[in-house]
Amino acid sequence: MKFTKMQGCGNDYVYVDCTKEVIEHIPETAVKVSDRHFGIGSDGLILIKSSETADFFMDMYNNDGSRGKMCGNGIRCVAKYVYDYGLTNKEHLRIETLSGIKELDLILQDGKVSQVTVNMGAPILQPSLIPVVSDKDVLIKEPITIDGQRYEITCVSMGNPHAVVFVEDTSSLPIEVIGPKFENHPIFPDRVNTEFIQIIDRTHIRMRVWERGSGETFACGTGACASVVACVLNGLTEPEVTVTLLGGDLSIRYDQKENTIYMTGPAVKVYEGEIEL
Ligand SMILES: N[C@@H](CCC[C@H](N)C(=O)O)C(=O)O
Repeated sequence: MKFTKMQGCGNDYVYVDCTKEVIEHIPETAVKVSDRHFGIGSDGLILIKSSETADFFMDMYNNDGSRGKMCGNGIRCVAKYVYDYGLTNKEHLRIETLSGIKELDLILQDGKVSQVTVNMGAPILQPSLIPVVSDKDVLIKEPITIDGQRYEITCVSMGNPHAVVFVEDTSSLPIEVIGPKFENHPIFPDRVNTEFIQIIDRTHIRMRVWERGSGETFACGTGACASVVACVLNGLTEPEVTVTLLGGDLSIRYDQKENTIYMTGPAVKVYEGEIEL
């Protein structure tokens, strides 16, 4: 199987052009290629397919083989892939995902894609649609007990489920211990991605993330968008924020009039190769 390894803020995936390659047993392949000792090493697998309703279809899998509905860092890399490999010459792209069609604009440097802006759509706050079990209309600063300790979560879907937790300091967080407990808490029937947010000032936040199906990653694009929505709902930041992640910065703008979130960030090719499956 021919592949390209790419990363956006250190959130790395193996990308395969499925307009040319056929992959069987996709969840098993995702687990195999993602292994950092016996495989290529990545947070998961992203398949680029043709689409009947958009320019391309992004099909993403976490490193445990589970399928994700949307991936913010991944979709920027898909845009770079299809442009740089000559699958399209469009600088404005429409990419279909399991959570709908996203519109993207490429930012070019020396003829290659360096940054991409994505219209990430509207945040979803209704608990049943996130999904999170609750009889409330929205979950803002909702108490939850993890390992006997009380936290407060603000729940947002960006096409995939997120719980946002505000903390004093992200660097001292026992994320390996508490991350899986949030992920598998019974109030989240489909598990959850959890963002831990430290407010630096009203236009700058620091974030660490525990992703459902992949563990701690260096960045999560949908998570950064969900976190800025949570910051605004809690009155903690302006709607335009720089999110500093372990692997770099994302610029997030929550346009409240349009009820739409725009994400701008890097997309980088690491290398390409071939693997025997
Ligand atoms: N890293 C991604 C999100 C990937 C999917 C997520 N783990 C899920 O299962 O919902 C991003 O950049 O958004």
